[in-house]
Amino acid sequence: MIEVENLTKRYGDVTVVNNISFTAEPGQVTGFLGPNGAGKTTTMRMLTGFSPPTAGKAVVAGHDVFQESLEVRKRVGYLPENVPLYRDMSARGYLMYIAEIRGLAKRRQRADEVLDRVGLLQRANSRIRTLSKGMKQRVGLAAALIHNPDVLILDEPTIGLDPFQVLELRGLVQELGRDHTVLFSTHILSEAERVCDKVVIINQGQIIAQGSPSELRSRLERGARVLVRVEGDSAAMLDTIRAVDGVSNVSRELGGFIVTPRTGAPDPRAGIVEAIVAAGVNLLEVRPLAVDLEDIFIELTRQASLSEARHAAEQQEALKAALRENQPKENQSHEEEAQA
Ligand SMILES: Nc1ncnc2c1ncn2[C@@H]1O[C@H](COP(=O)(O)OP(=O)(O)OP(=O)(O)O)[C@@H](O)[C@H]1O
Repeated sequence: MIEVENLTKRYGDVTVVNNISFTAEPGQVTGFLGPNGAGKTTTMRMLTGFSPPTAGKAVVAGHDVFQESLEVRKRVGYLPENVPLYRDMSARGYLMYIAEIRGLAKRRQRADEVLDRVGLLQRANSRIRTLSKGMKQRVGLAAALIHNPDVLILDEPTIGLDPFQVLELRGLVQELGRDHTVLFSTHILSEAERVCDKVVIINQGQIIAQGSPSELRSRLERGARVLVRVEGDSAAMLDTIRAVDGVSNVSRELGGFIVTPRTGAPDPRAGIVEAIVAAGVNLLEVRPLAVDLEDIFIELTRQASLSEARHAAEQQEALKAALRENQPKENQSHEEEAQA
């Protein structure tokens, strides 16, 4: 289990992770989704006990990352974005070496167990530099698993892999999710939707949404356009639907009506159904037009940057107002000085 509460990281004056809170549950893959520079790696480094938080708290596998970072490291397997592999070692040799650093017994047996888990046992004797990028990534994953950790933290593990290797690695991550707490960062939205049970979206160091992919989808669907189909070609329905509270626009498309809800208004779907039934027309279908996480992500990050821009504009206005307020006083004092 990972429990993050108001976690913050600052480098000098710059806040790169800003007061974030979320949990990742055992037996689930939690996706940590955000564009480049959002703060994913910084957060993951704090959760692995490698980088102390500036403020806030994180408990990983029952231990505080700040106060008990060594205990955390014993219970966490970390796959960094760039895995530091010794290219001239064999896969097995490298894993035995990692097992030795971690002070494990039966190192060869443990190395072979994790190689088997990641599907690489038949390449145990191959030098790492002769392995494909996807295989190297799996060696990295095996190293993260060597001490049988409860929690796995994987930083963009599919980056740079070909589509086939991506599929293989995603399958492996999902499988590992069954008996571990997995936190999996990605900037690819469809990947989060496919692999993760829960998604935490981070942008500019702040969490802007979290929930299951389907919860996030239904959240956006509330504002999504709605397809309405009725029996027969009832042109009169256009005006009926347009008159419903919360409807901004109606057009005739896709063999029915496409309804655009008014922003900020209540969901118009119940009203649409009621109006059609009251008009004595048979209703065939009312459904939101498909949206995917891609839309949600773009919409949420757009809203976040809009509100930031608004905030900056407000601050600028306040500054201007303060300057204007001070201006006459300054002039006045200059005038007074001149008179004197
Ligand atoms: N040691 C550091 N000193 C100063 N700034 C840093 C440091 N490490 C990271 N940052 C800054 O923190 C911000 C977040 O970086 P981070 O690597 O956590 O993002 P990310 O979401 O993992 O992005 P990416 O996918 O590009 O790695 C960036 O603006 C980065 O430049």
